[in-house]
Amino acid sequence: MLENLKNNLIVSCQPVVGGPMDSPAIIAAMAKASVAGGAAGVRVEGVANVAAARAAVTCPIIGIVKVALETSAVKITPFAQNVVDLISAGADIVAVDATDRDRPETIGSAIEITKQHGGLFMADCSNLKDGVNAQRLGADILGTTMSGYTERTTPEEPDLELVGEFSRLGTFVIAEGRYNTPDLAARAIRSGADAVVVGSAITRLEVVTRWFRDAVDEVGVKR
Ligand SMILES: CC(=O)N[C@H](C=O)[C@@H](O)[C@H](O)[C@H](O)COP(=O)(O)O
Repeated sequence: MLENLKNNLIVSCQPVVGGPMDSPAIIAAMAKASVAGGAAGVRVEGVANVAAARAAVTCPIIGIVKVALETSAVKITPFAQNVVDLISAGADIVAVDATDRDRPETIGSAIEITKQHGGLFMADCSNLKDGVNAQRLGADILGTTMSGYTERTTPEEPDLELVGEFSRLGTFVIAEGRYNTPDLAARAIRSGADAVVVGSAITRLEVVTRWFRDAVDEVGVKR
């Protein structure tokens, strides 16, 4: 599984929530189009969306569920039941928030349940400490997904430094978060990532449109 992802691109097929692209059929089409364009894997949020993508593509699927909790800032796959549901829907890899913030269930229990159900575990980390902890607990993949998202402000650039730090730990590394250009994706691999996830720049039409719109507005000519 990881061999197929090595030195490759993974496309996160997560539309803007509640937007016009937010439907399982469109997400399945996004997954198919990503594979047609050369992606070796896809990342998909939501059990119904994973099931739709599974019916459309044969490549590895990283599944997540985002849950808004009142009692915890952790959103990405907080419960063991989410892991079971994602694997039943066809996810090969389950990604889980692996930051050290308060959470309803432990990272260790999520890893255990993932392995019991034959999945691979991706730890969505925010810093080196999270990665070292997840590796110790038995994570199969360390992702930089949460870097910049546990603080009040999010930098514009991706965290290539963390990619370099993770690459020295010896566990499979996925660079994720703000790889918004082909050059940045290439730099992720050059910095030691085994694979790179690109999301918004490929599959969030509204976000990409806004980048172009802002650039046009910045010219400062009145309409
Ligand atoms: C922090 C968080 O919740 N990240 C989420 C994780 O699945 C997604 O919203 C991101 O789109 C994904 O990580 C890909 O990143 P980008 O869209 O920057 O290429």
